[in-house]
Order: sequence, then structure tokens, then C-alpha cells
Amino acid sequence: MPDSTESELSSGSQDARERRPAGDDSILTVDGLDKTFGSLVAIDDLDLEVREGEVHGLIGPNGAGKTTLINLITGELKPTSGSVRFDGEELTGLSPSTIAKRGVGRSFQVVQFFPEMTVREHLHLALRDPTTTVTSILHGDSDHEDRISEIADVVHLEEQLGTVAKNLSYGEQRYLEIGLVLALDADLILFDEPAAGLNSAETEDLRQIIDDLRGDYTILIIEHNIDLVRRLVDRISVLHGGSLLATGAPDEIVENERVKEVYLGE
Ligand SMILES: Nc1ncnc2c1ncn2[C@@H]1O[C@H](COP(=O)(O)OP(=O)(O)OP(=O)(O)O)[C@@H](O)[C@H]1O
Repeated sequence: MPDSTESELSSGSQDARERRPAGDDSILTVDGLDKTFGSLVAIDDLDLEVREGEVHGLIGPNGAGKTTLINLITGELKPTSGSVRFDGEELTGLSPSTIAKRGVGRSFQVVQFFPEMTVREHLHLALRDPTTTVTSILHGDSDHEDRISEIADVVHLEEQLGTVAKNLSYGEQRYLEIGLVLALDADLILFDEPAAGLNSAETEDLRQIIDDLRGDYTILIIEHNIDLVRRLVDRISVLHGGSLLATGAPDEIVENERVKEVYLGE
């Protein structure tokens, strides 16, 4: 995908998504990736492929390297060696903002907002273009009202558009975070434990939200809730000690003896 301004990227990404059905083609290719922190090997000669249009689960024990991998994909960390390619282009060495502009969006384990700003204002800010002023955001003078409504609908926050972030429930804050990722109009979305801290009703709500994104985005999701993963994803990769232990369909993975041994505890 060529580098472009945010607004060009928005329309370009949308068109690109519409052209791309889910298939066997890899959109994200991790090849011989290594990351060490001093003497600690966090990612160890990792190969991994995410196919275009799929929902791909990333599981593994604590410390397996899942968040480190996400940070290497998004450019927050630089690999010690190896390569990450997205849509055929090398990401390694690019800055996080350039990688985001190439169409890679992410959520974080810890949600952070402006407590006094409403859901609409947050989305407006995320959709902003260089001509947007603070006054226009506060007055709701937005060219983006349709997109804001669309995103709020997708993340089940249409009733909360006028609610300030500090008055949202924890679950609603997590949905807003997903909305902010959608506003960046990424092609690949990386979710880092989106269900952490959610109760069972909220987790089901989250499952529906992510399920509704299926087909429009490629999704890589780190999640410890194995029931949620099984219901949501097309394929699972299991990390262990920074390496790939197994990749396959959910039913294959839960029956895999090595995976049971190191992660599922059976
Ligand atoms: N910035 C850092 N400096 C030093 N060590 C780090 C750093 N980030 C991660 N690590 C170490 O790298 C290893 C992998 O950590 P990582 O957070 O990627 O695991 P994880 O699979 O996401 O674990 P969890 O499921 O607990 O979130 C761990 O041993 C961790 O302590």
C-alpha cells in the first residue's frame, strides 16, 4: 500500500477492503523474527502468517511473547533480527505512525481516554484531518457525523455518543477503544486482550462487535479467554517461549497435545 495522507488513506483503505475477500493469501508475514531484552529472548526465530480477511487468535502462556510480537508489528519495538511484512511491504524499521498509515491499527491492554470528552468528541478527534480545530470538535461541527454514527453503531455506543468517557462503564470504554481503532481505518487490526476485565455479558457484546468486523478487516487478537477465542477466530497460533508452537483451526489447536501441555493445562 503506498504511503499517503490520512484522508487519502481513509478512502483508499475502504476501497481496498471491499476488493478483498477472505482467502488463503497472507497479508501479514512474520519471518525469522527475534527480539531480545538483554539476555532475555522474548521472540525466538518466529515465523507466523495471518491471512487476508481472517480473524486470527494469538494465545500462549504468560510471558510467551504475544504483546512483544504486537509491539514489533506496530513498530513500538524494533526487532533484533528478522522481518515483518504487511501487504507485501517490509514494516521493519518504520516508525509506528508510518506503520499505522500503512493500515495497521491496534488496541492496548490498558484503556486511556480524556475523561471529560464525550464519545462523539473522541471519535471526531480520531477521524480528524489537519483542518480540524478544537472549537469545531467541541461544537460538533464535523464532516464526519455519518462515519461517527456508523462507528458508534458498530461498537454498540449509539446511545452513548453524548456521554463523557468518565461516565462510561468499563465495558463501554473498551468498545470506545475499538471505535477509535476503526476511526483510523486500518486494514489489519491488532487486539491485545480486548476482553480483559469484562463480565460475561460484556464479553458476549464484545464477541458480537468483533464478529461484525469480520470480512471488513483482517484481525489478530491476543486473548486468554479460550472459549471466546474458539467462538471468534478462524485460526489460532500458539506462542511458547517466543516461538510458534502450533497454528491451526480452533478445534485442532484445543486437541493438540503440546498445546494442552504448555497452555491449556490438560
Ligand atoms: N520492555 C521489556 N524489557 C524487558 N523485558 C521485557 C520487555 N517487554 C517484555 N519483556 C519480557 O519479554 C517476555 C515476553 O513478554 P510479553 O509481554 O510479550 O508476553 P505475553 O505473552 O504478552 O504475556 P502476558 O500474557 O502475560 O501478557 C517476558 O519475559 C517479559 O518479561
